[in-house]
Amino acid sequence: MKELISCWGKKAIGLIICARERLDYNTQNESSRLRLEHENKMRTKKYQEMLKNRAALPIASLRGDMLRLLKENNVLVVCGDTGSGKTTQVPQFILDEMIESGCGGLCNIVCTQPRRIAAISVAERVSDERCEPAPGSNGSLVGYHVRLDNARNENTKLLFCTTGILLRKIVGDETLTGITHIIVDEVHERSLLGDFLLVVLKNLIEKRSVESSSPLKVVLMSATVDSNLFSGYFGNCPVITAEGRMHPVTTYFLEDIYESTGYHLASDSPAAVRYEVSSGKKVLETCFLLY
Ligand SMILES: Nc1ncnc2c1ncn2[C@@H]1O[C@H](COP(=O)(O)OP(=O)(O)OP(=O)(O)O)[C@@H](O)[C@H]1O
Repeated sequence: MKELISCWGKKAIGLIICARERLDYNTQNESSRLRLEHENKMRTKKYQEMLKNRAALPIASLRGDMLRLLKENNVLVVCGDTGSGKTTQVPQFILDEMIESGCGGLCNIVCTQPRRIAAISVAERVSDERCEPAPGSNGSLVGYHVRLDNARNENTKLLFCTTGILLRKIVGDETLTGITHIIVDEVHERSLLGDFLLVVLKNLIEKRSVESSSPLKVVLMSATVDSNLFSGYFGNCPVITAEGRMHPVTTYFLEDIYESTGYHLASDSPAAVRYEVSSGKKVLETCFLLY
């Protein structure tokens, strides 16, 4: 009986090793396929045009430093004004770097957004920028998951979801097995769920770095100067800041705008008031109702 058990034990171990080798083999195959597809896509005109626009965003100049700091640290704070490109670019920097270095098969990035609508629209924008079909469809590496709506498949490598959805995932799998990166966007908004997620992530980072062969990498993205507060909470992790993009601003009175656009109120508009004058003629006076 002892021999039988030991024989089954050996078989089971053999099966586990086989399954792991198969997994490695599949991951390697997937990584090679993703790299090839990425290289082909980079040659297309549409992708190059998109890349040109993306390269003009302030965050683009930080790509190299950001990826290096993320390699050296488990947590990184990325700070930048609205429109600097944090939300759309940072997840793609990580995804592209993993694909280009032949690790695309392992890549599993989750980017949280405080609102459902933002999660969906950013996923759509990122798919567009990558010249991929709609999130969650065949051939797209991007997906989203919000309450009551879900667009992702087994090939999704970059998932945009709400904070609540990620917390739910953690309830089902405390170590978030297989997830390589978590990007928490708009951390400065400070909500109950958002702050709770940071507490959970802090513990999870420690747990993963001790128990697992693959540490969890976390990027916190903030639009304000609060970044040092978050860095302090995560053991003074590095902070990287993107310059804002300043546009010239000129102040006009509303009347000047109407004049410069050549806009005239229709005579039957409720904003047009008619006066009877002594001559009996009707004169139209236009009132711009400013609220
Ligand atoms: N849906 C879209 N359609 C067209 N252009 C877009 C769209 N979403 C983003 N962009 C472009 O990408 C740029 C960067 O947007 P992104 O959301 O990444 O910036 P951000 O720094 O994260 O700003 P915020 O803090 O407001 O989210 C925008 O300035 C805009 O030019």
